[in-house]
Amino acid sequence: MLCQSASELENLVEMAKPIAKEGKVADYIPALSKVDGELLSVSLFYPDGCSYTAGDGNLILTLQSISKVITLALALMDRGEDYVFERVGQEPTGDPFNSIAKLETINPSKPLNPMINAGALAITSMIGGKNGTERINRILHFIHELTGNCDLTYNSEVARSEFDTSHLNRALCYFMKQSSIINEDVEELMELYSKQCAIEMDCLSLAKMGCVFANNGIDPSSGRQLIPADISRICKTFMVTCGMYNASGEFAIKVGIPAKSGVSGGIMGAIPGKCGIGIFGAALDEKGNSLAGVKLLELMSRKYSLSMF
Ligand SMILES: NC(=O)CC[C@H](N)C(=O)O
Repeated sequence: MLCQSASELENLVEMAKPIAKEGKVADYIPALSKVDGELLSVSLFYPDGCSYTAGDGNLILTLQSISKVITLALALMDRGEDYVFERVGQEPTGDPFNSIAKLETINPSKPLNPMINAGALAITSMIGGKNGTERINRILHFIHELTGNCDLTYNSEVARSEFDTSHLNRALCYFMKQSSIINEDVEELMELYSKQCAIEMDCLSLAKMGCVFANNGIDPSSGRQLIPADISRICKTFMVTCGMYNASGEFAIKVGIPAKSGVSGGIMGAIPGKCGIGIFGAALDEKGNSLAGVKLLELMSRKYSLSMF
C-alpha cells in the first residue's frame, strides 16, 4: 500500500533529515553553494491526481542532471532511436558523472550513456531549433507540459555560474567534436546546457514530471500522451541503470525504483504504474547524490514495498 497521508511522510522526513549533516552542498558551480543543505522536502504524485508533500515543501532548486532525462526524451522524439543511439551508448560507466576517462580510451569518442555529462551534452546538441533561444524555449515548453506549470523557467544566476566555470564540460565537448558526435559551436552548446540544468521548480512539480514517466508518458491530468510510451520506457530504464551515477547498482538494491539525481540535491523517481516522486535535499554524498534524499527513499521503499525487484 502506497503512502496515503502527509503525516506518515513527515515522520519519514524527520528520520532521514539528520544524515544531511554528514553531506556537503555542491560548490563546483559556485551559485549552488548558497542553499541550506539540511533542508529536505518530498512530494508524491499519483496518476489519479492525488499528491502528498512533506518537509520543507516550499524549497525551490534547480534540476541539474535531472534535466538529462527530459532532454533525452525530447531528443528521442526529435531524432528517433537510431540517430540518438548511434551517437550515445546505452551502458553504465562505473565512473563519476563528469569523468572524461572513457572518452579518451574508447575510439572514436562515443559517450557510454545519456545520464553522464558527456552523453547529456551530446543529447542536448541534438535538441532541434533554429537558435539557442528557440531550443531552450522548446525544453521549457516541454517542462511546462510535464508539470502543468507554465511559469517555470531557469535561474539565470545558476546558469551563468555554470557557464562561467564548466571547464571540464567544455573539455568533454571538444573530445566529442573531434569524433563528430558534436558538430555545433561548443560555447553555444554550453550556454544551452547550463540553462537546461538551471531550470528550477519545487518538489511537487518534480513529482508530477516523475508521474508522467511512471504513467507511460501520459499526463495524468489531461490524459494526453506527452511522451511516446516507448520513449518513456527507455528513459525509465536509463534511470534504473545509470540514474544515480556510479551508485546506481547500490541504489537498485537498497531502493529499487527508476530515479534520477542532480547535484542540486534533487531526485526524481518514477515508479511504473504507481507514482512520481520529487525530493530536494542539497547535502550530497561523495558520488553527488542527495544524502538525506537517498536515505528517505530507502525508508519509503521499505515501508511501502516500492522496490520493483
Ligand atoms: N551531476 C549533475 O547534476 C551535473 C550537472 C551539472 N550541471 C554539470 O554538468 O556539472
